[in-house]
Parts: sequence; C-alpha cells; structure tokens
Amino acid sequence: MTTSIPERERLRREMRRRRSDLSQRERMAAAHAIAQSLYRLRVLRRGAHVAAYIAHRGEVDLGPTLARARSQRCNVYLPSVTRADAGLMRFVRFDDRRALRRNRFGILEPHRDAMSTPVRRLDVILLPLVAVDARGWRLGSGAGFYDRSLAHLRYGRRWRRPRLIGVAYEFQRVAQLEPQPWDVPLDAVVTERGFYPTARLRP
Ligand SMILES: Nc1nc2c(c(=O)[nH]1)N(C=O)[C@@H](CNc1ccc(C(=O)N[C@@H](CCC(=O)O)C(=O)O)cc1)CN2
Ligand SMILES: Nc1ncnc2c1ncn2[C@@H]1O[C@H](COP(=O)(O)OP(=O)(O)OP(=O)(O)O)[C@@H](O)[C@H]1O
Repeated sequence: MTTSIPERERLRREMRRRRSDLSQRERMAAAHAIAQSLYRLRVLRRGAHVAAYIAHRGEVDLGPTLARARSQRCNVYLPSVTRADAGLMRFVRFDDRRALRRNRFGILEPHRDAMSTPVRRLDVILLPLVAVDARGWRLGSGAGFYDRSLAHLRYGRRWRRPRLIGVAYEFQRVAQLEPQPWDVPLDAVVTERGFYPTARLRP
C-alpha cells in the first residue's frame, strides 16, 4: 500500500483523531516509556546536543524526556518558526529559565533571539510526526518545516549529520508511505513499545 496525496490527507486526519482520542493516562505512560528508552539507549547522554519539540495537538509529550535531558546536562534546542509564510524555522537553545511564548500556530517556543545552532552541530533531532513507515519516511504537519530545515542533509553524505529520531505512538507506524522528492528519511522511530531503527540504518 502506497499513499497518494488525497490518501495522505485522509491519513493525517485519521492519525490526528486517534491521537486526540487517547486518555491522559495513556499519554503519560507513553511519554515516560519513551523518555526511558531514549535514556537507556544513550540518546540522552551527558552533554549531548539534542533538538526536541513542545507537543502540540496530541503529539507525544516530551516533558519526561526534557526532564531526563536536563538531569543529563544535555544541551536542548527547540524549533523556532522564523518565517511562517516561507515555512522556515531554526533550532534555538532552550533555557529553562526563560519563558516560552506561543508562535502563530499556538506552539510554545523560545524567544526568537535565543542562540540558534546549525543543524550539523546537533547530535540528534527528535521529530514529531503524524505517520511513519519502516523505511523512515515521515508524514508530518504538512507544512514542510522539518523537510526544509533538513534539506541540505540529503546531499554530501560524507558529512556528519544528526541522528533523526521520530517520536510517535505505536499506532502511527504504517505499512508504507510514498516518499515525496523533498522527504528526508528518519534513522529510527521511538514509540511507547520500542525503538525501531529504519531500513536506512539496518545493514
Ligand atoms: N510541536 C511541534 N512543533 C513544531 C512543529 C510540529 O509539527 N510540532 N513544526 C513542524 O512543522 C513546526 C511548526 N509547524 C507547524 C505547521 C502547521 C501546524 C498546524 O497545526 N497547522 C494547522 C493550521 C494552522 C494554521 O494555519 O494556523 C493545520 O494543519 O490544520 C502546526 C505547526 C515547528 N514546530
Ligand atoms: N526542501 C524543501 N524546499 C522547498 N519546499 C519544500 C521542501 N520540503 C518541503 N517542501 C514543501 O513543503 C510542503 C509540505 O511538505 P510535506 O507535506 O512533506 O510536509 P511534512 O513533512 O508533512 O511537514 P513538516 O516537515 O513540517 O512536519 C510541500 O508542498 C513541499 O513542496
């Protein structure tokens, strides 16, 4: 099963509905299980540079993951929308002591003049997603922010790139998505049930 454009929209609606149907208890259990996996797998190792996100519209809550990252003294970054009309964002330093504010989509983000980092300096990026397949193709918010900010990673394989880890509920893993020309594949997906390296990482 591959997914044409109308199919992608239908899948987006269905997955968002299923996400919003979860109970608070299920959300909390998943959020803690995912934080624990990321810690055990040493994604959240001491001093690592980690980009996360602040959950929006039923996305997996990274609260417990951020707490772990803080205790591991990770350097944490969050996306900050710089030009909503052009679909551009940067990764800016998340400093607990500075207030977050809502961007035009209603998502909390650090102040736009917080220090930003080039993507290549990051060790790992935790990406929100709507659906994902076994090869690491990701269906996101539909606005292309992540794809645009990661586009340069598709070229120059010799360069170091951050590990791209999608964060999802188990039900968001689907058989097959049709990759779009601009899609940047994930290296792994973490859910409340486990950690799944994608075909890209497997030998
Ligand atoms: N938590 C989180 N942060 C993120 C993203 C994300 O997907 N999740 N983004 C990843 O891209 C960027 C923001 N992009 C977004 C793009 C569209 C919508 C959204 O909900 N769009 C609504 C229409 C809202 C409107 O136009 O005012 C929709 O699609 O129904 C949200 C975020 C950066 N930060
Ligand atoms: N590197 C890029 N350069 C220019 N346009 C792009 C790029 N990447 C994506 N886009 C545009 O962004 C739009 C949305 O893409 P898509 O539906 O794949 O977003 P998404 O991956 O679901 O969203 P996000 O990355 O924000 O979570 C498409 O119309 C696409 O043309």
